[in-house]
Amino acid sequence: MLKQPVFIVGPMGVGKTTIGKLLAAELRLPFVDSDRVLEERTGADIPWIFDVEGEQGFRRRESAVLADLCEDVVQVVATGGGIVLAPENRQLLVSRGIVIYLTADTDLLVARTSKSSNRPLLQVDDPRQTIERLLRERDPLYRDVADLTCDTASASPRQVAQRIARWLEER
Ligand SMILES: Nc1ncnc2c1ncn2[C@@H]1O[C@H](COP(=O)(O)OP(=O)(O)OP(=O)(O)O)[C@@H](O)[C@H]1O
Ligand SMILES: O=C(O)C1=C[C@@H](O)[C@@H](O)[C@H](O)C1
Ligand SMILES: [Mg+2]
Repeated sequence: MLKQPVFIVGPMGVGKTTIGKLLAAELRLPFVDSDRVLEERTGADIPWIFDVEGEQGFRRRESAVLADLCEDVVQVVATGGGIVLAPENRQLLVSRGIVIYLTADTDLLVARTSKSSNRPLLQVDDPRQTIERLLRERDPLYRDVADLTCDTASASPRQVAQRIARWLEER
């Protein structure tokens, strides 16, 4: 039986929210998305927070939300793509939960993020270049905190969720 929260980390568009919801259903646990919790608490959406408070303001709010989500509730948490940037966040993830890193190649991430405009960091002329840069910078950080790395390229969200659930049950 799980005694800690399960944190899903990875780049924008990799499927943290989609797969996290399915995983929570598999495990019969609650599901939360740290980006949604942050928006609800602030009473504003992420693009607005980036506009008004800058990325720095957003990161401060994100760390506060993560600290609360590390309290003792056993649940599945889809995190924001940049959650691993702050060392204190990485420390919390590692010490308080089980961390799953979802991966996909750049082409897939470009395709999966192309449909919505709610990701301020990708509102640029060349989102592909930004996705490549963020992956380069963040992949070592995601790997640093991960207990399990799971590729999402060649399986449906449900198959990925089932694979993670099996791994959690066997560990
Ligand atoms: N394994 C998969 N195969 C195909 N499509 C997928 C897969 N996982 C997710 N998708 C699709 O990719 C898109 C992005 O997924 P999702 O919003 O869950 O990503 P995210 O990691 O939560 O992104 P963000 O960090 O921006 O919140 C969605 O349209 C989803 O249906
Ligand atoms: O990768 C990132 O830095 C972000 C990812 C999203 O989940 C949001 O947390 C926000 O758009 C920033
Ligand atoms: Mg998401």
